[in-house]
Amino acid sequence: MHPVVEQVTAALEQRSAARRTRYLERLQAAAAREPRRKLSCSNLAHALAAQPDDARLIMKQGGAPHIAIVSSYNDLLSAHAPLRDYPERLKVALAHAGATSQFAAGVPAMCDGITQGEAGMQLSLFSRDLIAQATAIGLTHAIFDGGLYLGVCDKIVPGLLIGALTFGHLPAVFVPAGPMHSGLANKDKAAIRQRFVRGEVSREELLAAEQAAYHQDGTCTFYGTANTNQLLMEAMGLHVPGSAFVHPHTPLRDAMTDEAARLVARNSQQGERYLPLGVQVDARVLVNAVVALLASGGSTNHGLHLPAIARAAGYELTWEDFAALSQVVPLLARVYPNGAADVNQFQAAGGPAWILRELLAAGLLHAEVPTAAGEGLQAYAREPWLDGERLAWRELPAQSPAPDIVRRHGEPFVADGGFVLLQGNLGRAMLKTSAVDPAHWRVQAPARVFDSEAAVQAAYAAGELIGDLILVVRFQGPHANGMPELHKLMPLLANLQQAGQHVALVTDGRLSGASGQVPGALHLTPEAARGGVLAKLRDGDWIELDARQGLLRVALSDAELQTRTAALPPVALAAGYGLELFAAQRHLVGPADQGATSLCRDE
Ligand SMILES: O=C(O)[C@H](O)[C@@H](O)[C@H](O)[C@H](O)COP(=O)(O)O
Repeated sequence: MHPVVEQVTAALEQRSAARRTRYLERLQAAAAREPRRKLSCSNLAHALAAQPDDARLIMKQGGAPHIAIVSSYNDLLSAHAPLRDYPERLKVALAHAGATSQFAAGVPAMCDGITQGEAGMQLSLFSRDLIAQATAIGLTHAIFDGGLYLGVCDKIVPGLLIGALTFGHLPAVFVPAGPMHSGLANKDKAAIRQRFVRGEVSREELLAAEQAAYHQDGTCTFYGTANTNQLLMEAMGLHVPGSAFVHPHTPLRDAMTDEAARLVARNSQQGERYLPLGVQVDARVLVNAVVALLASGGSTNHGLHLPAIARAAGYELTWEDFAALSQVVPLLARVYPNGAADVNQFQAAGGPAWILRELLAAGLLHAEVPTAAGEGLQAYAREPWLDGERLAWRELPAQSPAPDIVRRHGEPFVADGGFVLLQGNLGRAMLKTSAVDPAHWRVQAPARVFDSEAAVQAAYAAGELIGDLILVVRFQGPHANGMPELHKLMPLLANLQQAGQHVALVTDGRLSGASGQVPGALHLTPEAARGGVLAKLRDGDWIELDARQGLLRVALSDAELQTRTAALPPVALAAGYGLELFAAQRHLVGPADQGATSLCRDE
C-alpha cells in the first residue's frame, strides 16, 4: 500500500472521528429499529394497498427483503431515457431473488447540456441536494430493507448517494444505463463550436454537428461529470462490476440490471450478507474514489461532490486530501477532454476495470473493502461478458491494447493526478491540469473582471478581449447564484489561447467536466458574495496563477486591499425560471471546499 494513500486515509479518519461516530450511532439505531415490522396496521395497509396480491402476502409476513427503487428517469436527459422500463424489469428480478419491491421515489434530474449558459444552470448544483432530499422522502416511509438507485448524470448520482447515505443502514446498489454509441468526435464538435464563435460556420452547420454528436439515448460520450460518476461508482464498489459503460438496450446491460437486483437482496439484513451502505462507504472507499478520479482525469465537479458525499457519511474530506493524493497518483487514461478518445473507446481499451486493476497493482487503492459484489475491489478489475446467457467476468489483457488511451501504472501519461490546490491572497481554488498543455500552467496577466458569463461573451463579440489576460468571472459562487457551470466560456477562451494570447480563468463558479485546454482556477473560496477578495478586483490588477507552485495571487498588498471597496453582487440575479424558489438554498449553502451543500453542514 502506498504510504501517502495510507497517510491520507488515516488523517481523514482521525479528523472525522467524532462526526463518523455520530453517523454510525444513528445508523445502528436505525438498523435496530426495524420500523416496518413495528408499523401500525393502518400504516402497513397503506403501504400494501397498491401491491399485487402475492407481494402483499409476502410483505405482510415480513420475512423477505423489501427493496426501494429510486429512479431519476425522465426522457429529457438522453442518459436517463433508457431507465424508463428499469423498474418493471427490476421488480421481476427482485421477485426471482425472493424480494419484494416498490417504486419509492422519482427524483428530479436536470440536463446541464440543455441549461449551459441559461438561467436554469443556476439550479444545477442545488438540484443535487434536492435529489438527496427527494431520495430521503422516498425512503422515509421506513418499510425498506435496501435500495436500488437509478441514475447517471452530473448531480444525480451524488444526490442519490447523499440521500442513500442518510439511510445508511440499508444496502445500496447503483444502477446505470450506459453511454450512447459514438457520434461526431468530441474534439471535432468542440472545433466547430470554436469556428462558430469566430463566425466561420453557420448556425445550421453548428446544429448539424451538435446533433451528430448527441444522436441517441444513452450518456454523452465525453469523460465529463456523468461518466466520472460512473467510474467512481465502480471504484467505490457500488455498481455491479463493470456496468458503467455497457451500452443501453443490450443483453449484457439487461443481465447487469438483473444482477443489481440479486445483489441488493443478498446484501439486505434478511440476505446472506448484510452490507449497510453507511458501513461500506468508509474512509478507505472515499480515498479510493479520489484516487480513481485522479487516475482517470475525471471532472472538477467531484472536487465538490466527493466532499459533500463524504459529509453525508460522517467524513471531512478536504481539497488538501485531493492534492496530497494527486502527487502520487499517475494519470492512466486519456479520454476527452483529456485526450481524443471517447468513453466507448475507453471502454473497449479496458475502461474502469483497467484503471482499477492498475491502481490495485500499484498499491494505490484499498483492495480489502466490502463491495456490493462481495469482499474486495478485485472483482471490479475484470470485464463483464455474457457466457451464453450467463453473466460472467474475465481478465483484461496484460498489455495496453491502446496505449494512447490507457496505460500501465509504470508507464503513465503523467506521473501525477492533475489536481492542484491553488492558494494565495485570492483564496483557495482547484485547478485540473490533465487537459491543459504544460506550456499554459503558469499565467501572469492583468485581470479582466466580469460579473457574468454573458458579459464575457459580449466583450468577446465586441473584440474587447485583447492581449494576455486573466478572465475573472465573479459572483458565480454557491451563495451568489448557485454556482453555475461556465462552460460557454470555453470556445472563446480556447480561441484566444490558440491566437497566442496567454489566458486563464479565475472564478468562484464551476466549469463543466467537459472543459479543457485553458487553465481555470475554479470554485474559488471564499466566494465574492461572501467576503472573497474577488469582489475587490478591478480591470488591470496583476494576477499570477501557477499550477506548479500551487499559487493564485493578485499583486496587491494587504494594505491596498484594505482600502478597496468590495463590489456588490449584481442585482435581481434570482428571478424567473424558478430561481426565486431557491432563495433558502442560496442563503444556507456552505463553501465550495465543503461541497457547496446546504445539507450535512457542521452539526
Ligand atoms: O460533464 C459535465 O460536467 C457537464 O455538466 C455536462 O453536462 C456538459 O457540460 C454538457 O453536457 C455540455 O457538453 P458539451 O457542451 O461539451 O457538449
